[in-house]
Amino acid sequence: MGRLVEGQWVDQWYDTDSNGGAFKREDAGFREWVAADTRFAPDSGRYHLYVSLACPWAHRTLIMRRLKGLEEHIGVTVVHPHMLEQGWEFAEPEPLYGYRCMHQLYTHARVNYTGRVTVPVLWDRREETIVNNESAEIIRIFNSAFDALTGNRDDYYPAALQDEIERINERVYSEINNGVYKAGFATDQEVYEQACRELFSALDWLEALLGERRYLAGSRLTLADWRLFTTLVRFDPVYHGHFKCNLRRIEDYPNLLGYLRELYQYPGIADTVDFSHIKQHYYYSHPTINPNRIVALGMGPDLLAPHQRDGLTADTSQQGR
Ligand SMILES: N[C@@H](CCC(=O)N[C@@H](CS)C(=O)NCC(=O)O)C(=O)O
Repeated sequence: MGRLVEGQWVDQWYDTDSNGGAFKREDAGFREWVAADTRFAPDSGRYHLYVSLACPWAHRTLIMRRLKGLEEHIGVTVVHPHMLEQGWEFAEPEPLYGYRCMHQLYTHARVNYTGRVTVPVLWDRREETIVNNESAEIIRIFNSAFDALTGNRDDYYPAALQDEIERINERVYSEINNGVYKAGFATDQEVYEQACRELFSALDWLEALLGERRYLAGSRLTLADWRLFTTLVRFDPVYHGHFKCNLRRIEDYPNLLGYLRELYQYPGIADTVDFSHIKQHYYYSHPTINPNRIVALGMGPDLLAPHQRDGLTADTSQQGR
């Protein structure tokens, strides 16, 4: 685990000491957009996605690639589940340049890059650079930028719901998606306890909301749901034990559990979930919190059981089902 400093790889763990024991996530460094008549125009075969199957942020982009019919237009390379001294590595040399490590792609894009080397990465083969490495933006790009090419106009970020989606995302990001990391990487008891309590009060809030709404923003599935899903699906098998998020399990929340099952059973989604990568990555890659690298056995709830969400209204008119 490390980061690039002026283009040089430096092996170091997260610096929590200068933040009073708290984990602070760095902002992503590449933030361009794919759009017609711009430097990054939509095209088939031009863009390539680098992901980890373990990573909840990268997982969002794989889900949107699947839902938007982008698989034949945007290739994917998956990193090795273990993230060690060299950061993310490839089990086989990656297909575009034969690199062995993700950090080589970052310095290919920007020779003097300073920052963390994270996945997902949306790579442009033509300009040989990273277009964007912020999953929240990559999923919005996938939601609409390639529609003319694919003819798939399913919309997971409809204009009329954007304010509501962003309102929900803000709390879900800070207290749940990133909240599990804040609890798991804390190096101070009080900081951990606060993150953990905040996380569970946010889950309590969603449990109540999902008693009234089929999905987070109402009767339609939106990006807000897929952003939450990738954390929920990892929760009981990994975050509950490894990140000490153990006040309750998702299995203890009837609405969240039914909702998690419904999303997992949505066409194409189960194929994007790889529990073996997920468990190998977390339990193996964080020696400061699991020095013996024992991978815990629990697999979480049965996600194929009936979800029992049919009593709540679902509007599928904007999505090709
Ligand atoms: N803001 C980024 C965060 C991505 C991120 O932190 N990914 C993790 C994997 S789960 C990573 O690559 N970490 C490597 C590191 O922090 O050095 C996004 O959502 O795309």
